[in-house]
Amino acid sequence: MEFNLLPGGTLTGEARVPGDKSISHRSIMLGALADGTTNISGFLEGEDALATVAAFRAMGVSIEGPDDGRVIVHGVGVDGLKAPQQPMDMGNSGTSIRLLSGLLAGQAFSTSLTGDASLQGRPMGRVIDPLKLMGAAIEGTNDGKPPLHITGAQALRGIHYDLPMASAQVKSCVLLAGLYAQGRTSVTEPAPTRDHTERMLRGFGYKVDRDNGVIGLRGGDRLTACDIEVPADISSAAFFLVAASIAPGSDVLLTHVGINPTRIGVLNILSLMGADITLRNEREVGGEPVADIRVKYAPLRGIEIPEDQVPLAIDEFPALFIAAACAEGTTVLRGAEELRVKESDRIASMAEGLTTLGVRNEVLDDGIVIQGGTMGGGVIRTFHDHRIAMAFSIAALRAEQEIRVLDCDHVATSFPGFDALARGLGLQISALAD
Ligand SMILES: O=C(O)C1=C[C@@H](OP(=O)(O)O)[C@@H](O)[C@H](O)C1
Ligand SMILES: C=C(OP(=O)(O)O)C(=O)O
Repeated sequence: MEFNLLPGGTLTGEARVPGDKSISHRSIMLGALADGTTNISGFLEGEDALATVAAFRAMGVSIEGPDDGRVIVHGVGVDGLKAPQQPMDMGNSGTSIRLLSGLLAGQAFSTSLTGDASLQGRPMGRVIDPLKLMGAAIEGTNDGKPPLHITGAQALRGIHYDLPMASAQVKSCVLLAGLYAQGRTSVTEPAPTRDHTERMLRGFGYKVDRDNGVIGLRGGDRLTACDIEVPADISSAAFFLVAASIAPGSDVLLTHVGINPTRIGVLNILSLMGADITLRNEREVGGEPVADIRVKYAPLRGIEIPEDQVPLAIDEFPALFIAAACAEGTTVLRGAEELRVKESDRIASMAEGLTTLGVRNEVLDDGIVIQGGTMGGGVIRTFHDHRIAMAFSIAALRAEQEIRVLDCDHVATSFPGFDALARGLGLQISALAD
């Protein structure tokens, strides 16, 4: 499928984007390991979260739905998973393979985890290393890449691990293995990353402490089922936060969006650029803060993005690069080398597309410099990366000619129905079979 976009337009109206991907994954994982039944609402029916559902079904967990965002997980307890009959395919999902590798390292049975071409190119040494220190038997293929092979029935021991990079996936992997380890498992992060695992473990009655930046738990306790309401994904909302900010006359209300402080880098960065964003109706659902976000058009200016915001906005940079392309002046991003190991090398993928549209940019090892100005049109390659596809779709609002975005099937990994929702708000987008 490809997207065809006519230039120009204004975004208006109200929308609720699909459920948070990070929270959806974790709701299945912890629901499966809990004692009792977990009722989930607002679940993301995207391919990544569905890969996690399929994995737990393959390990004997009965899961009803998803049906209009509702999922019922019949927990089997921490010791109740069964050996899957075959290797488990995590599709495009880094979160699934990295969190599951921790959880599976502590099982009595052996497993293999694989994924699509993009996932098979992503580094897994970052989870293999700490898991081996805990006593796990886990091997990658081709230089620490998937498929991963995990030999079960290993006695895991708790460790303290200083994360070498700011990664919620690695943190979560180690903590989930820690559920099965003897004694205490703890981590320190070089910078705070999304804390959904810690929050949700507590929601399931599991004690997780945090002291002076050290996050820890003791193995051997049990989880108790609870109900989870998944907020709308701020990473999906980000495309409309930028879209409304760059398209003159726009005024959009995005409802029920998760505004966990470890996820709001996009709000902070856009505000520094001069965006007109206001939060309303702030409340807490199931241990996660949410709000309705109103965003209106405002002229943006280029900034040096504060490095402490990078982990808090890590998935939002493709959208933010489009904001930078429409801003007056220069935007500089540094300290974002992690962007190079996502579904694609997001610095290189975005730089290529920006250049196609005539936006001046300079690629750095750990970031990019983008010169704001006018945008032409053209044909954009997405490198099978959902966020690249959506970023260049919203760019059309300020482009002077048509934009064709190739290879958009992967949008369904995180944002099924993106084109219809965007069209409803005013983006002139059509999806064509390729
Ligand atoms: O833990 C999670 O749910 C995620 C963590 C981030 O990855 P890293 O841990 O690799 O930064 C993020 O990019 C990904 O989309 C989801
Ligand atoms: C990086 C992402 O996801 P994952 O690592 O789970 O594939 C993303 O959704 O932008």
